[in-house]
Amino acid sequence: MNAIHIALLGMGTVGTGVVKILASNAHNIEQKVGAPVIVKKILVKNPDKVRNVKTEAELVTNFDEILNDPEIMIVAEVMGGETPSKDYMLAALKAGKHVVTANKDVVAKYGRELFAAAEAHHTDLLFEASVGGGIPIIRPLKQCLAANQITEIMGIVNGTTNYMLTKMTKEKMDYADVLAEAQAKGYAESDPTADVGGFDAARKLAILASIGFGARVTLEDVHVEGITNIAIEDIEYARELGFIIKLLAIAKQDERGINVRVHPAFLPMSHPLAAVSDVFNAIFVKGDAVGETMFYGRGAGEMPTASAVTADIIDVARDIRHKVSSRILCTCFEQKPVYPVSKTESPYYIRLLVEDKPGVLAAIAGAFGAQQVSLHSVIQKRKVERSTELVLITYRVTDENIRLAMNTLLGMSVVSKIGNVIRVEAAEIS
Ligand SMILES: NC(=O)C1=CN([C@@H]2O[C@H](COP(=O)(O)OP(=O)(O)OC[C@H]3O[C@@H](n4cnc5c(N)ncnc54)[C@H](OP(=O)(O)O)[C@@H]3O)[C@@H](O)[C@H]2O)C=CC1
Ligand SMILES: N[C@@H](CC=O)C(=O)O
Ligand code: NA
Repeated sequence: MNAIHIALLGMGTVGTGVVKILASNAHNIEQKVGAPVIVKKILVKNPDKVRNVKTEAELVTNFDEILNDPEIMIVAEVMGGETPSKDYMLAALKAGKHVVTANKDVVAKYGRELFAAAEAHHTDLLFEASVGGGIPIIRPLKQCLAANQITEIMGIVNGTTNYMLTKMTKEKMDYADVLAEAQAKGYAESDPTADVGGFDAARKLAILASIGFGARVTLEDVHVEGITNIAIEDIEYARELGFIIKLLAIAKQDERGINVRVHPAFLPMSHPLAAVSDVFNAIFVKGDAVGETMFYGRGAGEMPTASAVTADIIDVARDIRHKVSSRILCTCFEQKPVYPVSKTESPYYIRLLVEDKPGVLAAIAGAFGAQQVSLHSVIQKRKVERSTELVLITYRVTDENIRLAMNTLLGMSVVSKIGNVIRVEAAEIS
């Protein structure tokens, strides 16, 4: 049995995990593939760095040493970032090498170009780790649920922010401390603003929606709000009202087209996603034939992510060994309109700081009413110096109307501050 030689681009958190799994499960993997899988070369930035894994592979700093090595048949990109990762993947596909990647930035932005190159050069491009870390979601959506029209995808797809919100909720940890902890655990992106700003989740949602809805959905199509404005007060009020705050990624398809959004949301404590804590992710997928399905597991971290990357390597290695390829490549067959978040509807949680004097509540209720925003409940909370904090929950209202109401409130002398405005999802408020 001839060995299948592969190369890794990167040996950071994920690459280290792949090296470990290929070594510790070598026998098992060899049986599944029908040949040993050998890491021949690894591209790194700094070959002198102390690594926490031993490898027989040659560490190289020049990608051409991998590209021009005819023995290397699979390139696993676990470097991250758009440049030069995308160029390396494209070059590898064009050179007839199969590519496995964990890189949602590149898949979300350049997926079409990479798939075209893979198709033209009869190579595979697999990216299971790019969404949901170790959770199988790309393959199930593309293959196992291929018979369905997907109508809705909703989930928690960023491990860093879910870890942060969990620690802030359960242990009242400070935002900066808990972000540092997520970084130390290897969950965060090299630029963690992608995590806390919601962009990492938005890229993942663009990938999921493109596959699920059979139309190209880009990062620009996704409405993105991160968790940077979530205050401990919001988390506390959520708890008092029977909710928990989660960063949700939501993609819906209806007669208007597609709507894709990432934002923090109040979720009822009884909702299944409310129990998804720490670095865990979970994704609901609704199909016309299958109904509701849910995928759950660790969304980030060395070994879970490496599990997905290594499984892709095993799949490609099996295909090489058996001289077959059965992959579904690009599934963006159609063009579908994307409708803006302003047209979406939900109840809202609003936290305001207002002057503490008679008539203020009536004035605020009037401002909401002028924009067709009806209030479900008004909770007058603590005193903050000479002001009062008001917590409001609205009935269902369009995003457009809530923005108009907020603009009116900002112009009112009795309103000193809008503390936060957060959507309420999946709650019976009618
Ligand atoms: N960490 C996680 O939990 C998850 C990560 N991902 C994705 O996996 C990918 C890798 O992430 P992660 O392992 O955390 O990243 P790390 O920052 O830990 O590792 C990056 C690796 O790539 C190497 N590298 C970076 N740039 C270059 C370059 N220009 N030339 C050569 N080598 C380079 C680094 O080399 P050196 O070691 O010498 O510095 C390092 O080994 C990213 O796309 C990320 O989004 C996906 C799911 C989960
Ligand atoms: N930074 C990402 C890593 C996995 O994709 C996350 O926290 O989910
Ligand atoms: Na995955």
